[in-house]
Amino acid sequence: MVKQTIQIFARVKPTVRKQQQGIYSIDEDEKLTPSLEIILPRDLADGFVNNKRESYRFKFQRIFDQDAKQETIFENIAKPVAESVLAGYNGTIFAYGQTGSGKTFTITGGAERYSDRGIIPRTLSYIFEQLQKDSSKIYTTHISYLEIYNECGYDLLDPRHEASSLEDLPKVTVLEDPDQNIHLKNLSLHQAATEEEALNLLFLGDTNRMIAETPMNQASTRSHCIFTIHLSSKEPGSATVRHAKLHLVDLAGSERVAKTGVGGQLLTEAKYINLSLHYLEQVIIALSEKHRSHIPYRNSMMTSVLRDSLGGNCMTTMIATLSLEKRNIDESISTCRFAQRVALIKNEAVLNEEIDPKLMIIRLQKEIQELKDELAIVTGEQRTEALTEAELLQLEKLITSFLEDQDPESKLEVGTDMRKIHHCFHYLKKLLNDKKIHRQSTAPSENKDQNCREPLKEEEYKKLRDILQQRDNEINILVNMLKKEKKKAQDALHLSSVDRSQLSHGQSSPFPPGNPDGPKTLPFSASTQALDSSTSPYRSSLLHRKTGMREEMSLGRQEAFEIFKRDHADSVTIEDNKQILKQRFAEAKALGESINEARSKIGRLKEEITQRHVQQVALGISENIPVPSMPDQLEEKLRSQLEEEKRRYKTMFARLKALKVEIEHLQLLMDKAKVKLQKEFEAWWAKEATSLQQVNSPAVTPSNHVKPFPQMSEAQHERSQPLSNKRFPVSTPVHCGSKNGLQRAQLQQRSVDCWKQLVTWIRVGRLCFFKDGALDAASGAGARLTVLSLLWVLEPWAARQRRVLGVERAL
Ligand SMILES: Nc1ncnc2c1ncn2[C@@H]1O[C@H](COP(=O)(O)OP(=O)(O)OP(=O)(O)O)[C@@H](O)[C@H]1O
Repeated sequence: MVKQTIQIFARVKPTVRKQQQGIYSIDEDEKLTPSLEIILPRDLADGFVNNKRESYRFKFQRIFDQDAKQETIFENIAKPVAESVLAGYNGTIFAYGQTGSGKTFTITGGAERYSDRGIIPRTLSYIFEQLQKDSSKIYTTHISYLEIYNECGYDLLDPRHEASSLEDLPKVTVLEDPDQNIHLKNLSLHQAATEEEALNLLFLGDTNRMIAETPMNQASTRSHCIFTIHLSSKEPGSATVRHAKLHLVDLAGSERVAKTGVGGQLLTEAKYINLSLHYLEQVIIALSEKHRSHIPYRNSMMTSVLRDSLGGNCMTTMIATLSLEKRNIDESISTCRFAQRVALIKNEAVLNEEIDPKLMIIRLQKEIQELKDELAIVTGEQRTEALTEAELLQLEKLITSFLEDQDPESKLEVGTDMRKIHHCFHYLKKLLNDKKIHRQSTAPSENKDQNCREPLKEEEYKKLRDILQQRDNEINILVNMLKKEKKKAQDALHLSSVDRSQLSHGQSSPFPPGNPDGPKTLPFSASTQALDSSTSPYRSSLLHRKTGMREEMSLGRQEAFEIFKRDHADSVTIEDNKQILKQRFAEAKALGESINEARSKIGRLKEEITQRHVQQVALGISENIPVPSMPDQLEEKLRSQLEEEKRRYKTMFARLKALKVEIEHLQLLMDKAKVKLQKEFEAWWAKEATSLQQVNSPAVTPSNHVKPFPQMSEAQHERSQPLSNKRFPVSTPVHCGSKNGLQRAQLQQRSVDCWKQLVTWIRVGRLCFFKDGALDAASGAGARLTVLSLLWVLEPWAARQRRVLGVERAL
């Protein structure tokens, strides 16, 4: 058992403006327990009526300042926890802090750069690397991903998610067994045999979460997410299995209700916006107080799920994420205070071991066989040798005394030895027959005496028959048990193999599995063509499912999407990542070729060495001289070349492996960005279509109705305005919301004219001509956008018209 208090770390998010410095300081001098001092700016401190303190000091295990890299966070915080999970202990890492303080960045990572990978992907990478290295145990890894929103649990990996929205799926519920163990109903567990499979699950969960998010449900801020890695390990042949769970938790933003700003309630404890966090605090307070017997875990789903992590069987770590800007000072102090309480909680982690159910079945089967053997011995089934004279004599004495016993309840006790029972029967039969013969030859006066003995014998027979029946039943029960256990074992084996094959189905990596220890495998030869596709079939099919609307897009919508994409704030990141990905692919391709070359060279060198050896032996035989025991100079040279080539091969292989991970991660980031883009486009499109339709209805005055693309960065927006003034002479007033009434009226008139024209064209089935003609005649993107605006306005109407006029084919 390992007793440990919850470890607390602080991470300060980089501030946008550097002048924020001076609000806090980190004292690293106190080597063992560094402290963070938050200094209240004078204007804030003056606002206090009751509290004149101007600075607050908090102790943490370690404090990571603004420049801390994700790598450092992983090495110092997550790696030790991952190591204890690998050793068989439960672990939890949770990030706590106000909205925007960097919880998701720390736990999952940033969506832009590979180096921004957070704790989850890095931990997965580390765990799978360790599992590969350790051949002394058999490991099984499963993943689950739970979201708690408004006290309801959702399975982010529910396969039915594709067909229905998260809210429509069965809710995850907490069940508690008599030993107070928590079980989560409706939370699916997915086996992940490789890092890639696990990352795909993370990606799937994140995408499902993003898709489910609506403006009304800002899930990422208000929900808690628990990504859990379930690890089982067992030594080959051993019946003991170790189970460990690692929860990686991204909590909701910890804002409080009564944030009234300067003065007033500033820095006083107030209720959380999120009820679950309120209950979490209640649990933390109860645990940090000595002599509290009742801990209110059951009050909320989150505290129930994290019960073991808080004061239970777990190595737990908290990361307090801080956004130390002036406006956030009260929230930052609350976060630190919360952390100080958490640090008082003591956990007791134990190794979670149990007997493997499969081995248990084998053991039971063995036991049943032993029992059956024993039973057979007891019942005499397997005894073939005859009873000895002495045994027979003793048995006959027993029968005689039994027969002579006047007590009707008396029993003939011969045990369960079938030989003895059979002998009793024979003996009694003989007696009976003898008696019959005797009766026939003697006086009828004896009849009376015989009659009173008859029922006694019947009873004995019955009893012996019962005993036999009882034994038969016992044997049957045992045989049935054995059959059932056998069937269960077979079913379990079958299930696990189906499970594995289903999970591995459809998931392919652009890299074939390679063996870095030897050049036997072809590390890259088959991968070249796979490198050309940017996503694995698994991810791309998922992407299609998630963004399926794309394929059904009309031409106008597709064009709008292209423009939307081009002007989106994320487009730069996507483009950057695309370039990096291209570079990495090119590097991987080149590396793959070099590896193949090295492999061939190694083969050639080996062949040359063997040939040289054969030559030496042949020379020795032909010239009758002994074969030298040491290799000659040439062979020596060849050998050192071989060693050098092997080293080169290994280095390149290691680099290729690292590249593989990086490429996969970049692909995931890009896929995620694509889903996000598509989702935002759909929302924007729907909004614009509605507002533009309103514009065209005479009751509504059109003004400012087409908003700029929502994700356009400020800088991009600023840049785009003067440009659009130049490039979009007609559509400018629409897009920039000019107040120029004349221009607007002209535009309206023009729109109406175009609309009328379009209606005519649609009627004669020549919309294609309109599109092509307009695009050909118009110069540049400005005109294109004008046409697009019209198409967006008219699209819903045009769709109806197309149906009515049956001009689908022409379009
Ligand atoms: N250490 C950091 N370095 C660089 N960028 C960061 C860092 N921490 C956070 N960010 C950036 O700040 C923004 C907000 O961070 P993040 O989404 O992680 O906050 P959060 O605490 O999870 O918020 P929420 O409660 O809404 O989920 C993101 O754009 C993120 O990339």
